[in-house]
Amino acid sequence: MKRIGLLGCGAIGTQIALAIDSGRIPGTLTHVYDASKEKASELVSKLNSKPEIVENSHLLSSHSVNIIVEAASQDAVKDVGLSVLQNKRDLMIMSVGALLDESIYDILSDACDHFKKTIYLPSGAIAGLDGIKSVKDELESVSITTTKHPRSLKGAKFFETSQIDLNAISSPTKIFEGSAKEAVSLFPANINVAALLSLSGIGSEKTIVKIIADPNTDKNTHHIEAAGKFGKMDFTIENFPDSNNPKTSRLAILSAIETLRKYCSDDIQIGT
Ligand SMILES: NC(=O)C1=CN([C@@H]2O[C@H](COP(=O)(O)OP(=O)(O)OC[C@H]3O[C@@H](n4cnc5c(N)ncnc54)[C@H](O)[C@@H]3O)[C@@H](O)[C@H]2O)C=CC1
Ligand SMILES: O=C([O-])CC(=O)C(=O)O
Repeated sequence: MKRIGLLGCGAIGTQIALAIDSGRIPGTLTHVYDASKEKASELVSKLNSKPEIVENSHLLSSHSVNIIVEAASQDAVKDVGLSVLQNKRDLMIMSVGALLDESIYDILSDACDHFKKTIYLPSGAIAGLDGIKSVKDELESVSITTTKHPRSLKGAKFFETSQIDLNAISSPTKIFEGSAKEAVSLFPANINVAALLSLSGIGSEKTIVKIIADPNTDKNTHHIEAAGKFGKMDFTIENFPDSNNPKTSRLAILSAIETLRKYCSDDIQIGT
């Protein structure tokens, strides 16, 4: 059985751990870490099979595990990504926005090659990346319009310099339009999906992101449009937010669980 280390015990990390504990993911959760000790202890208290809580994130991959699952933050990826691969562990990343920093991407990609290890990026809160990857060389334009309730956007770095007051928004309002590269740095906990789309398609400078704050919605909606020599693609994903973290969609959690289930299973692989 594959041995798993978990970095981040919040909304996604907790559901992954419960899926391992219930047998839905056929692996063993051996070690966990969260910058908040309380979060780590709270998670462990919910599990029948108790993993060890390690003292810092670097210790996770020094133990005998096959994969480290990151469900923490872009900073966590930048901090430990390389050491995980150097310790010859695979890595699954949810805070994909970290990879739009080219130096981080290049370091991690070279390390995968050098240490013969793999980084897994689940499709997260969107669908359609199989199609986007297949038509990559024929793509001319890609955009994603993300609509969330203002409470799901609170705390983003964008608001440190913007005059927009989320509490004053009373109808659907476009608060941002720009490249995926800018979006991921200004909304690090909201738009990792734009990083996934960029890495699968035409890159983070050319992928256009619009963010809409809608006080009347109870969903996190991602509308993706792609066009090129192959034809056109158009996907709308209407996600219910997670009950513990309204920034994060239920689909992001289920996609992480499915990616890890596949990693831990010898099975028929479906899809591109
Ligand atoms: N790829 C995708 O489609 C999606 C990605 N995400 C990203 O996945 C990550 C996890 O999401 P959630 O579980 O919903 O967040 P959360 O906020 O519920 O949990 C994150 C946990 O990680 C911990 N943490 C943060 N930085 C850390 C660090 N440097 N070292 C150790 N622990 C750290 C926090 O204390 C917290 O307990 C976030 O970065 C989020 O933006 C979220 C939704 C979709
Ligand atoms: O869960 C979502 O809908 C999207 C999200 O937070 C992200 O991409 O970071």
